[in-house]
Amino acid sequence: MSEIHDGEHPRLVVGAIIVRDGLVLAARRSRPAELAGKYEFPGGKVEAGEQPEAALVREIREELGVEVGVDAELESLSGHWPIGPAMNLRVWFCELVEGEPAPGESHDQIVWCSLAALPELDWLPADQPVADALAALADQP
Ligand SMILES: Nc1nc2c([nH]c(=O)n2[C@H]2C[C@H](O)[C@@H](COP(=O)(O)OP(=O)(O)OP(=O)(O)O)O2)c(=O)[nH]1
Repeated sequence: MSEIHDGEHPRLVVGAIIVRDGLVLAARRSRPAELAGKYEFPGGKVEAGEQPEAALVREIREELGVEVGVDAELESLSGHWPIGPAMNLRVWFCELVEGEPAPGESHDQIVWCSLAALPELDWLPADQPVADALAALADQP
């Protein structure tokens, strides 16, 4: 699917910061081998012609088997969080609307983590600054 793509360049990847009871869901990737074992914000690539928020809802349904509502975006100063030359990441706060998240084929574990502890997880490189930004929110009154 993702080999044929006619949409945004660099390719846009969307991720969900799912918050419940003050804790954030982080998902540990099970594939591909070079990314396995690293934590990420669940989500995936936006398909051509798809709105980012709609892609996020779709990906979370596919990956975790739950429905989410998409709230505010956590923006970086440049408007996105760079993954590399070919991909950019954008992330949104999300709330669970229906279902209990469980790892599917893409992940082998999900954890609920306090904002302050997020930077200590073993993130994909692009996600570390996101985790740091979220932890900074914990310091605010
Ligand atoms: N989903 C997600 N991907 C991330 C994050 N951070 C990060 O660098 N990535 C990278 C990993 C992958 O190279 C790429 C997203 O690929 P993916 O495998 O999740 O996308 P997808 O579900 O649409 O899968 P596919 O159709 O390409 O198989 O972005 C993140 O927080 N969430």
